[in-house]
Amino acid sequence: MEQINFDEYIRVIIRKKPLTLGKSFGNFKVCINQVDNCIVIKQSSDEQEKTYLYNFDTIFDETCTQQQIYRNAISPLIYSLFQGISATIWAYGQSGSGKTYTLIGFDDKHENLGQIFLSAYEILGIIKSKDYFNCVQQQDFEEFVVYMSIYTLSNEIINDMLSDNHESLKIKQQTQEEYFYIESITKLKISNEQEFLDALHKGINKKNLNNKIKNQYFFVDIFLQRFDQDQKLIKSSFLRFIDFIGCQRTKRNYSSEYQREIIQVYTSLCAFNRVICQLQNLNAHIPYRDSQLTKLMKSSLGGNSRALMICNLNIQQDIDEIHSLLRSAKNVQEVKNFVWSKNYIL
Ligand SMILES: Nc1ncnc2c1ncn2[C@@H]1O[C@H](COP(=O)(O)OP(=O)(O)OP(=O)(O)O)[C@@H](O)[C@H]1O
Repeated sequence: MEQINFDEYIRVIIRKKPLTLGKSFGNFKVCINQVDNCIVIKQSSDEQEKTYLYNFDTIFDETCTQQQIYRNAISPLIYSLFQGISATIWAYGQSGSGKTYTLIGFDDKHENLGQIFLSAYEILGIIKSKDYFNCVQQQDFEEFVVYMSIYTLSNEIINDMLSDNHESLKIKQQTQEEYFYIESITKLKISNEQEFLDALHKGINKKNLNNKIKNQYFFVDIFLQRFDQDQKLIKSSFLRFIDFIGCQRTKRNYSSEYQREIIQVYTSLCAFNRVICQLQNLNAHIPYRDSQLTKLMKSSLGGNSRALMICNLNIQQDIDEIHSLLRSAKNVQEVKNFVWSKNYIL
């Protein structure tokens, strides 16, 4: 069976949130130059005007639809998934910038469905129609099976959103070189759209029930396994979505319990930034073990899966936070992954 190898940089796309009435701006203007894929910030202070430019692969303005993002950025990853190549997609940005809107959507109307729904529907549709983009030899005796896991990460604790059990789960690694996995996580077999919808709604409801915890990373993993006529596993890949917590800095006086939570939250975000920094500098030691988030993202940060960061930008924010967000996004797009398809020996 063919083995696919290539390397590519983590793709970063920007999605600008529509303006909210009544929210004020500071002494700055943020414009998108779609011809040069550039964000231009003009900032004035003491009668001086400074201009800052940030270039990205693709910038979507506030008029873009969920389908446009899907076709441009996610669909190519679905193609690879059927070749046995995994991918991780994460939504990054300040609180309220549209991360959940992008991944999950707004309501059940087709035009508002988020990237997770659109991806799952396409995967299930391809399997049903056996139209595997010509990247799989079409043989009737081959079978694809889809599984799904949904979990949250908060205060370095992982909770299974598809199980009624409230115990936290452990991250394990088989050998030093291997990627990390979550022990005993529920992997639900999904055969059709309704089963997918039921599972996702169950996961979202359980997450929302736990409203005491404000800062949770929300993970949805879709596994694709390919079996031969003897029911032997021959290829396996996953598509992972992560709804990040808001990456803004804290300014207000929070309760001590909330402060503790914030420190944990920033532990994972700082670990994420350290990993990006070490990878950019091509350092030998990459501190994946510093947080649960970076352990789980090991394959997508300098590893063997494809990776896409959707950076949600709300320009009605503090200008320092906008610069900080765009700088982080630029750092991420300098990281290269070494992608290969995972075959199993027959
Ligand atoms: N592209 C968009 N078009 C229309 N409304 C949007 C868009 N993006 C976000 N919104 C709206 O902005 C609000 C905040 O969005 P959302 O909850 O997705 O932010 P978030 O980044 O996930 O926030 P948090 O980090 O606090 O979870 C919601 O009411 C959402 O419907």
